[in-house]
Amino acid sequence: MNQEIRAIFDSIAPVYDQLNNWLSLGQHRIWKEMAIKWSGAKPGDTCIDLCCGSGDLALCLARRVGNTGHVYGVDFSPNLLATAQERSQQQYPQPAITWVEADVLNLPFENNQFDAATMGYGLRNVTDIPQSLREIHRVLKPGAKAAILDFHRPNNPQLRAFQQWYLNSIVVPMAESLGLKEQYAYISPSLDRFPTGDVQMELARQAGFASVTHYPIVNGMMGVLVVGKSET
Ligand SMILES: C/C(=C\Cc1cc(O)c2ccccc2c1O)CCC[C@H](C)CCC[C@H](C)CCCC(C)C
Ligand SMILES: C[S@@+](CC[C@H](N)C(=O)[O-])C[C@H]1O[C@@H](n2cnc3c(N)ncnc32)[C@H](O)[C@@H]1O
Repeated sequence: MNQEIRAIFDSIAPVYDQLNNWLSLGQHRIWKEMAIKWSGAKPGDTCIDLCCGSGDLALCLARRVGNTGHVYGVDFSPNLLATAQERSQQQYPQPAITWVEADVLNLPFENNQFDAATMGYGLRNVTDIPQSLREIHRVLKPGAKAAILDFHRPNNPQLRAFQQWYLNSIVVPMAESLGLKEQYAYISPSLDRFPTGDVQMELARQAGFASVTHYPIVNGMMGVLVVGKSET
């Protein structure tokens, strides 16, 4: 299953950023900035961006922590990581980012290492959500927070219908024109299976987080789960 997910993301790497910009009308950057703000990351911090893909969130996070901080971007797709690396090499000054090819369900980091964590559109794609939350909890320092951005199913039936129409009738045909129909057709069923905000909060409590809040954004079509590790 992990290999199928990795194959999906490896194959969309060449068009990934362009399609996200078009399909969200550029809005995904704003949603990612909200996640960074809610993660509590600040200048000088050591942060981790999980499921970093082509590096969008990690690059913004690196701007936030500045040259006294450091960001680790972790993903298991070599093709998306290569894009991330290229993007960071094109920047001046070079952002303080280390790109790490690894499985977020088994992070190659010690306990209590990070001041903040972010994850954009990753939790819906991992094969074991409770294990992913436990790993985030393990690597965060006491008192640190993580902000986890993803799609969400709105309660309002009209908005849910709009979201399904947009995913099936705009996103999939546009991807089909680039030969990537199957890959983008995967988003809608993965969202159907994805736990809603209140269930995500319960899973985060079970993973050990002391504070948990789910913020619906974009009229509930997206959400940010903000979780904090206890001080002690
Ligand atoms: C950055 C975004 C999605 C990333 C993403 C996540 C996945 O799980 C995928 C799985 C398989 C293939 C690709 C992806 C993938 O790219 C979010 C923005 C892109 C969305 C496709 C746009 C969805 C928009 C909302 C349903 C409605 C927005 C209304 C308005 C246009 C603001
Ligand atoms: C939709 S992309 C999100 C990329 C980026 N965070 C963004 O917001 O644009 C999901 C990413 O999760 C990665 N991913 C999924 N499961 C993973 C796992 N178990 N370990 C590491 N990366 C994983 C995929 O390779 C892909 O890059």
